[in-house]
Amino acid sequence: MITIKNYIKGKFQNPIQGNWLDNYNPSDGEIYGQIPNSSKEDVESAYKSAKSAFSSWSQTTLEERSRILIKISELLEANLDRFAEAESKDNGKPISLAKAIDIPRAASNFRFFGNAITQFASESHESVGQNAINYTLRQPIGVVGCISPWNLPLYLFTWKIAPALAAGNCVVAKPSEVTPMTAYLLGEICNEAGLPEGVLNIVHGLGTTTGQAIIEHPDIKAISFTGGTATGAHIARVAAPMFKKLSLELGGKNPNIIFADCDYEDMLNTTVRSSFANQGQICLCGSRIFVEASIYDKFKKDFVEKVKALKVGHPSEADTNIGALVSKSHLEKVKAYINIAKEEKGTVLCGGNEVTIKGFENGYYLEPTVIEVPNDDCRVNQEEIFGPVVTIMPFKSEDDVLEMANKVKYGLSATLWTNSLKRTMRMSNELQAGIVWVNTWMMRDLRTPFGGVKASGVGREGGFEALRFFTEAKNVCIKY
Ligand SMILES: NC(=O)c1ccc[n+]([C@@H]2O[C@H](COP(=O)([O-])OP(=O)(O)OC[C@H]3O[C@@H](n4cnc5c(N)ncnc54)[C@H](O)[C@@H]3O)[C@@H](O)[C@H]2O)c1
Ligand SMILES: O=C/C=C/C=C(\O)C(=O)O
Repeated sequence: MITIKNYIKGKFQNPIQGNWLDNYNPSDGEIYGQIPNSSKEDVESAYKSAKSAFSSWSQTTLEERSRILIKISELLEANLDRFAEAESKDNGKPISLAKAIDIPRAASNFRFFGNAITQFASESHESVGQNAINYTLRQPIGVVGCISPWNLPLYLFTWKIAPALAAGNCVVAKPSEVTPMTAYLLGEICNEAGLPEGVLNIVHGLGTTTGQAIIEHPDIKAISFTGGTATGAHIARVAAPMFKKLSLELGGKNPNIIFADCDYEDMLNTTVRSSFANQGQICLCGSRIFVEASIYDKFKKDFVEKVKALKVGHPSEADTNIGALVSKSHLEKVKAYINIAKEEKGTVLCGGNEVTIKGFENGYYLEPTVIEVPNDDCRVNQEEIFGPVVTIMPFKSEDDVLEMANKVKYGLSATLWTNSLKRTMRMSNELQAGIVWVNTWMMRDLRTPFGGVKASGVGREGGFEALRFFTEAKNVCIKY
C-alpha cells in the first residue's frame, strides 16, 4: 500500500481531518494505495504556505527561476522509468506511452517555461505629441490554483504549474484524485531541485471537497483548470463573482475529416492513433471520423482491419497498444455509449466488448470500437465519450462536412486530411476549433496557443499566452 501525502511547505503531510480515499490500479481493479481527501483546512494551510513564499519567489531573478525549473526537468528525465511506471500503474495507460509521451512532455513543460520566462517581455507605448511614455509591467498574480484531470496526469499538471511558477507565482495545485501518484512524486523532485519551500503546494482529494475549497478560496486569485465541461461551468459560476482570472480547458468532440486526395497510408496510420491513443482518453482525439464518399468503403475496410490488429493488454507489456481505461465508472460510461449507439441504429464494425486479460480479470479493458453511424445528429456523435470509441460516416461535399464538423457544442480541435492548399485554407478559416491539424495530429510546438472555443473552454495555454495568463498587466504612464 502506498500512502500519498500532501506536499505543503516542502514537507509531506497527512490531511488534517484524517480523511482518506482509495487509489485503484486500473489494470487489475485492486486498491493499491490511499490518498488524502483534503479539506478546507488543508487548502488553507497550502494557501498560507504559498502566500508566505510569494514575496521572495516573485523577486527571485529570472535566471534563478529558470535554473530551478530546468533542474526539475532534468530530474524528471533522470527518473523517467520510475515516473513512467507510476503513471502507467495509476492510469492504466501502456508503459510505452508513459515513457514516450507523458513523462518526457512533463519534463519539456518545465524546460520550455524555464527558457520562455527569460525571453518574456512587456510592451511600451510612446504617446507621441503628448510627451508621455507608457510601459507595461507584467506582475505575478500571487497565489494561483491549478487543477488537472486524470487522462494525461503529469503532462497536464505540469503544463499549468510550470508557467505559473516561471511567472513568479506561488501555487496550490490539485491533481485528479483518480491519478494522484506522479504529482505526489513531483514534490520530491522539486525539493531535490532546490525549489524553495512553499512555492509549490500539492493537495490531494476529491473535486467536490479539495477542488471546491481551492476555487472558493477568496485569495487564490486565478484558477487554471483542465477537465470536463460541466466542471468548468461550475468553476466559472463560483469564481466569476470573485473576479478570479480563469483559464478553462474543457471537453472535445473533434472531427477528423478525410478527403480522397490525402496521403492515404499516412492518414490511415495517424487516424488509428488519433482515435485510440491513450485508450481514446485524450481531449484531442478525433472521435468523429468523416470520410469523403468516394473512398469511404475502402477506408472502412482498411481502418477496421488495422483497429482489429491493435493489442489490448496489460499496460506493462511492451507490445500493448490499448491498456486499461482509467476507472470502473468510466468503463461503464463508455460501455453505456456503445449501447446508446446500437439503440440509435449505429452499426458496431469492430470492438464493443470488454476484454478479460488472464491474471488481471478485474481490470478495466475494452476493445477499440468503431461504429458506423447513420447520421451526425445521434448522441454518440454529439456527446463526448472520452474512450476507445470512434464513429465513422461518409460525406459528399466540403460544405456538408463543414456543417457537420461545426454542429457540436464543442470546439477544441479538428483534423483535416487533404493535399489541396485552397481547401486547407478555406476549411481552416471556417472550422470552429482552437486547433486545426492538417495532415497530422497532436503535433505540438509548445510556443503555440492551445485551447478551445464554444464549450471546449475559455483562454489559451502555451507559450507567452500562458505567461500572460499568469501575470497581471499594469500600465505605467509617465509624462516628461
Ligand atoms: N481541453 C483540454 O485540454 C482537456 C485536457 C484533458 C482533459 N479534458 C477533459 O477532461 C475531462 C476528463 O477529465 P476528468 O474526468 O478528470 O474531469 P473532471 O472535470 O471530472 O475533473 C477534473 C479535475 O477537476 C476537479 N474537480 C471536480 N469537481 C470540482 C469542483 N467542484 N471544484 C474544483 N475542482 C473540481 C477534479 O477533482 C479533477 O482534478 C474530459 O471531459 C476531457 O475532455 C480536457
Ligand atoms: O487531453 C487533453 C490533451 C491536452 C493536451 C495539451 O494541453 C497539450 O498538448 O498541451
